[in-house]
Amino acid sequence: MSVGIIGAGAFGTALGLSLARKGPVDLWARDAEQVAAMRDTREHAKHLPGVPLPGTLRPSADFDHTAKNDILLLAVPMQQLRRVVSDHAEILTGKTLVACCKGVELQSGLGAAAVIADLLPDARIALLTGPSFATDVARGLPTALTLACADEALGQVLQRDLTTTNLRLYRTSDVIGAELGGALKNVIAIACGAVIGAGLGDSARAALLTRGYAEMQRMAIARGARPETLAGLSGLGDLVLTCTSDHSRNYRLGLSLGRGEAFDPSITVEGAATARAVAQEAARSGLDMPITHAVVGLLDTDLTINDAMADLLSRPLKEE
Ligand SMILES: NC(=O)C1=CN([C@@H]2O[C@H](COP(=O)(O)OP(=O)(O)OC[C@H]3O[C@@H](n4cnc5c(N)ncnc54)[C@H](O)[C@@H]3O)[C@@H](O)[C@H]2O)C=CC1
Ligand SMILES: O=C(CO)COP(=O)(O)O
Repeated sequence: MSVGIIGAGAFGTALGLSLARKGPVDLWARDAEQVAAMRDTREHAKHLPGVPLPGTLRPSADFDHTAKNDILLLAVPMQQLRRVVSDHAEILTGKTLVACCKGVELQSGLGAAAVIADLLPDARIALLTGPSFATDVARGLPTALTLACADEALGQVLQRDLTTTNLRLYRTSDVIGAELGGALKNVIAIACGAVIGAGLGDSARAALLTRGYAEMQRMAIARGARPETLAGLSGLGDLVLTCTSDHSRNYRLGLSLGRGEAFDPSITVEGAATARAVAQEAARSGLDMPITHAVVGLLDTDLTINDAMADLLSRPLKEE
């Protein structure tokens, strides 16, 4: 089946590069100048400099042309997903749509697949998530991802069609678990970056990563996810990658917070809005999410990193 990608940022372009090894892929960007530059230079200078774009990857500023493909991958930032889908709802109705964003929508508390379902009840929806830096995918390095789809038959088709020589896709029908694993790990990565940035040490990071994982499970299971999904690529796998690598923008935002440095606000950092969305839901439902609350406190500058750690360390002692 033919593939089109909506969103020519780092990840959409990287996925396009990988999939274009199997056949033609259309890549839509809203910015016609960016499309012209990609066509002329055969490079995505801003996000993937030095990686040549093959002729089979076809940048386009024509949404409707790109949307004619059988499978559409949506690779825009989470907080922009509703706008992109609703702006093009007519042409997207009934299509096979694979959300590639990681986050929880601030206004609704929904994950990526749920936002699409909310807008397009007739769409055939899946989610592609898991540990995968765009730079690695773009350079053809080995990567394993999770393809989540409630419709098992469609999931099998997508798993086959979106697997490439360097992208190996595993399948699950637990869309909520996959969605929340990918969203919540970004919040924990901000926390881990902050402790490293503040010089609090690798042991503190290991503690946050592990207790953060417990927090992710708590929220995901409360929303109906299966625990084993959180233990897979979309949860633990991506958590480990994002909490331990300077390549992660969420982790780098955390490093800046920990060091008291400014961070470029134009960089896509999904964990910031997700932390706020999740903290709001936790407050409503009474779920215990102390690390998420600490991250919101750091982002809002209500807390210093030392205050946040002191709060976490002084919580009542409990069983693990
Ligand atoms: N970069 C990475 O390594 C990975 C990113 N992701 C996820 O992919 C999603 C996209 O991230 P990136 O590509 O990295 O971000 P990015 O910042 O590199 O690119 C985002 C793209 O979306 C476009 N965009 C923003 N708002 C738009 C709108 N309203 N309409 C049309 N286009 C719009 C921007 O122009 C930009 O080209 C995020 O949810 C991220 O978590 C997932 C795995 C890896
Ligand atoms: O999701 C990612 C890797 O799997 C990318 O992480 P960042 O968005 O933090 O860069």
